[in-house]
Amino acid sequence: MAHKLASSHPAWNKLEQLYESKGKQINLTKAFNEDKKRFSTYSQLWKSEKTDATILLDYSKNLIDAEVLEALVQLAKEAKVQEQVDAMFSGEHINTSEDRSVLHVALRDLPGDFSINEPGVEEVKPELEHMKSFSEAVRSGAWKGYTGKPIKSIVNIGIGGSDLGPVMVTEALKPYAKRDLDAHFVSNIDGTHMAETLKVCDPETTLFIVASKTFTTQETITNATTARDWFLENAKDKAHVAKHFVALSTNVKAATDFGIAKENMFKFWDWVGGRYSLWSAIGLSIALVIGFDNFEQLLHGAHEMDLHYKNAKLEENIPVLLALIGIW
Ligand SMILES: O=P(O)(O)OC[C@H]1O[C@@H](O)[C@H](O)[C@@H](O)[C@@H]1O
Repeated sequence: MAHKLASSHPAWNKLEQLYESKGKQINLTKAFNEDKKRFSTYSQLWKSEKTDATILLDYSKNLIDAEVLEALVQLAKEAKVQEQVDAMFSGEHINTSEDRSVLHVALRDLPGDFSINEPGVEEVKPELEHMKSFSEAVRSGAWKGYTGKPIKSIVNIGIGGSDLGPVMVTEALKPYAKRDLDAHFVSNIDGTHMAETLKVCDPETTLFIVASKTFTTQETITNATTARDWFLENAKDKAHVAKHFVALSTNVKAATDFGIAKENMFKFWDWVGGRYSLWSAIGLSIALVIGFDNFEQLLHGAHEMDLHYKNAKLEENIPVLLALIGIW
């Protein structure tokens, strides 16, 4: 599907005119005083159909009015947003720069609502099973380090999408965390980040998670090599690496060359963009910290929002409204 600049659509001109004629003078205090229903008009309560979760989207405090909102929705229509959404869910290559599908929604479609036909989608559930058995073994203490002790610290080594999503979710969901399992995230190429982390880790009880979609990212491979050298200085025998290093990657060959055992690899697919990868094997650190059952709940919640995004009309579509207001 050909992409056009948003500014090439007639609604863009309309929005520019609206901004000049009144948009830049919209005053919120005045708007609320003049319209007692402003909050209810420009807010939406989303309710889960599966749980008692709700999300209140309050966009009444943005500098918009009915005419601006109408023009924004018109822009979405002219840009064929709904058609693009459908194209994404059907596996079309909407990532035109890499000529790939964009199917992070398949990672959380556990009920199979979207019938996505793309190689790899059928591997999502077996990979989740692998994450479940591994994370439960580590959390319960059944997974032992090379001297027979249970794991006390995990160190996720990754950068960009292979770091930020898990960092954000483990912070946000801290109340669900297993408190006797320390989680560290090392992303910085500055050696201090890894050195300071290793100072508080014990090689006998530390698990390193090398998270890299490509497994060629310089920062990550450098940090992973530092971690492996540190580990081997203590453990001596390379055979022990299998108990302390796992890889999350689409590049099985490079992870094997690094020395990671096949059974310690958690894979995902090239249709998972870096910035959306926390829902894939990249989320292993999340499952370790909050438990696999909670990780699965996270996937279910995101899937419900995917259903809303796919099915709600543009005027009531929470992600679409947020994106449009972002443009304004
Ligand atoms: O997961 P990888 O392949 O190591 O890549 C890490 C990051 O590398 C960056 O260069 C990319 O801009 C990010 O999108 C990506 O998440």
